Formats: sequence, C-alpha cells, structure tokens
Amino acid sequence: MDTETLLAIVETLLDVTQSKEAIMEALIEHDGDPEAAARYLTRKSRPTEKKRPRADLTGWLKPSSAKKLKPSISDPQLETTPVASTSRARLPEGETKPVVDLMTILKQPPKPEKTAPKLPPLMLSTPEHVAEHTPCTLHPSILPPELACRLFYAMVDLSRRWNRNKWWLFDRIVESPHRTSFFARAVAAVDGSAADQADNAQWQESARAWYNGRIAETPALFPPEMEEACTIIERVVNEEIKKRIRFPLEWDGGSGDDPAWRANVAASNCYEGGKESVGFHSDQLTCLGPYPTIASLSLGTRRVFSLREVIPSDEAKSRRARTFNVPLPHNSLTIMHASCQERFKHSIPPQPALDMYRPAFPRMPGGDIESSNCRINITFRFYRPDFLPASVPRCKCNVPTILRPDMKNRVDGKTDRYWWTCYAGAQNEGKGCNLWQTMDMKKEGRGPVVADRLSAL
Ligand SMILES: O=C(O)CCC(=O)C(=O)O
Ligand SMILES: [Fe+2]
Repeated sequence: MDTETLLAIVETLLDVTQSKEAIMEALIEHDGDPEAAARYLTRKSRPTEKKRPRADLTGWLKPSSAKKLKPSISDPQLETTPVASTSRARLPEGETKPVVDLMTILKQPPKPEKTAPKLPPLMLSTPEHVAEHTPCTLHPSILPPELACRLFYAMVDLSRRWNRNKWWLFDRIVESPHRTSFFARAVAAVDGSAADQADNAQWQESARAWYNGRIAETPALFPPEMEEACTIIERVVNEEIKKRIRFPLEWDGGSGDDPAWRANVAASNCYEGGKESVGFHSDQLTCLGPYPTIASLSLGTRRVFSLREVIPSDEAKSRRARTFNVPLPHNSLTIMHASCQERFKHSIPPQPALDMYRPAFPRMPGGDIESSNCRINITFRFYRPDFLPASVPRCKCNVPTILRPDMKNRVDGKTDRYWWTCYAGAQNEGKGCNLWQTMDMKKEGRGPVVADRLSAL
C-alpha cells in the first residue's frame, strides 16, 4: 500500500481534520499502522486529555531528543515504538517497502496555514433551501396524516424492545445514544427471482452490519403500517431519482426509465427526549453500494437534522465545511440522494429544548390523545442485488467487512475509491486484522451501473 493510500485511510478514520504532516508523523510513530495512527491522533485531539508537546525540527533530526518527549505520552504503544527515521511501516497487505521517506517531509516544512473563513451554521427550513445547499430533498408532508399517526404509534410500541447499539471504537466501548432496530421487507428479490428475502439467512447477515457487527436475530418483517408507508415512499423516491443527474456508479438494473429503487430493508431509530441523538457519520455502504439513495421518514417530535460536507483534502485550504441544520417535522421525508454518503456526514444533535408532539388522532377511536417527546425515524434502504451480503468479502478474521468511501479524495463519481475494511474489532475488543482492500467493481463482477449504459451509447 502506498503512502497516499495510508494517508487517506487515516483521514477516513478521523472525525476531525488533521494536517497531512500530523498524519504522516503519526504513521511514522506507529510503524505505518493506520488504525494505531488514527487512534493516537483521536486521543491527541480530545480536549480533556493531556496534549503531547509538539516535536520541533530538532526532534525530527535527532531521534534521541524526539525520544525524550515520550514519557509525557500516556499511550503505552508509543513507549515501545521505534524512532521515526529508522522505522519501516508495517503494511497491512504484507509489503515490505518503506512507506515514508522522512527527508521528503523535512524538505517541505509546513507552510503557514491559510484557511478559508469559517462559515456560521445555516438553518434550512424550506424544501428549496435544502435542495440548494445539500444533496437532499425535503418533503414536508408525505403520508396521509392518519397513516403517519398510526405508524408513529406502532413504532413507539415496538421501540420498547429495541436496544442501543454497542461496539468497540479503538480501545473503548461506545454506545449509541438512542435505540435502534432493523427490518427486512417480504418482497420478491429485485433481481427477478421469486425468493422471499425476509426468511433468507442473508438478511440476518445484513442486520449484523446494522448492529455494528453484533450477530443479531433474523430481522422482523415490515409491520403492516410500515409496508403501507413504504409503497408511497418508494413511488416518490423513484420519481425524484428520475429528475436527477445520475452518478456513474449508481445502480442501473431497472428497465426503461424505472430507476428500480426498491426499499427492501429499513432501519428504525427512536430518540426519546432531547438528549438522545446520533453523532456525525455517513452510512456504511456495505450492502447499499456506491452512491445510494436513502429515504428517511420522520415521525413525532420535530428534531434538527444536521449535515456537514467533508471537504476533499485538496480543497481544505480554499474552503471550509458549513453545517446545515434542517428541522424535520412529523410526517416529513428527507431523501438523501446519491453522493450524500460520499460527500456529507449527517447527525441528529442533542437538543436542549423540544416541542412536544401532539398526535392528531387518538390511538383508539374516542380515546385520549397524549403528547410525546419521542421521534421515530425510519430509513428505507435499497440493498443492491450486486452488493447482497453473500457477496461481501470477509477479512482474515473471517468476519464480513464493511464498505467505506474515500471521502477525502473524491474524484469524478466514476473512479472514486472505496475500501472493504475489517470490522471484526467492533465486537472484539477493538482487535481485528486491519484489512483495507480496494473495492473493484469490475473484478468483483458488480453492476450494472449507470456508467455501463453511458458507455454503451
Ligand atoms: O434519525 C435520523 O434522521 C438519522 C438516522 C441515521 O442517520 C441513521 O440511521 O443512519
Ligand atoms: Fe445515518
């Protein structure tokens, strides 16, 4: 693996932007191990923990003086790390060539940082503003009001049995601050075979990815109200896709002008009160494939949905990411269109003050209406026939990998890079095999994609 790839991998693993020089330094200190480098940089950027004094140039040139800095670092891994100038990177795929030429770094002292001005967050409250600034569309009132209300009640009841996801992130267990569940739809497979997807073992595998690698029960089928909503949403999503310019790697398995987006799975989240949230992330692409479309239904209490672009490395000095906040009312649909997962991260931030949701209909005719502080979110997803769980490579730990985009180095929508990466550590005390394998659409026999149709013209 070359230096650029290692840099990109570390960037992918980081939540905060770090300079190329800092990443390089971390890679050298950690024998070229991208996970260890990212772990170190993450720890270093945590405000509550003691900051490591910055090594100056003498530190680079005289390994012994660099070493003197080490007692102040609390990471035991650093204590045993060989000194930078003599280290060879430990390459994930068994290569032995040195990854970093220290002199090339020393010849390019970091230039004084010139950054573009910071932009304040922008509130996007209308569908027009959402479409102008993000790759999303907002449909403020999508379902018949009575159905939206019935679905809200049904999901709130089901959510009592949902759990918070738990997984290892580097060296600590993290817990999602909301409850979640995964559903499969009882529909004929999109590739034309009449298989009932819901009782197929592969849906259990796909649920596993949703639960951060934890082996879960076979997912439940869509409840009837969700099925009803899905039919409406599927129609709207296909109409929207038809209006958009398609990306070359998008799925193109439909006939005629049917984009063939089929919601064959759904993930649901319940946020009870303003403290419950989900942090900035982009969705794993494991079964969605590149440039997916995800339809996200909001029910109950209105919450803010935040979107923030990931600025490509080569534009980091010329522009800054801006946070866009979109208030999502009850019964609204947000479609995250193709490129949203590659270009943006999204979150539901904690919210100090909530508007209680007052359902328009009682649970039972003539019954009382109770206000609620819950928001239910259902993301309808299309697991592509060319990315079904059986086709997902396993890593050396024999655990299904996950698919991640190289968000920092996007190219043209066609030659963009994606990696299959080891995810065993998420449920194994953070320990995995560190596999990072480039996804190759052609070699892996995936498609058809939009680019195939264009090249056939
Ligand atoms: O609740 C939401 O609207 C977002 C949920 C989300 O990002 C996810 O489930 O991946
Ligand atoms: Fe998400």
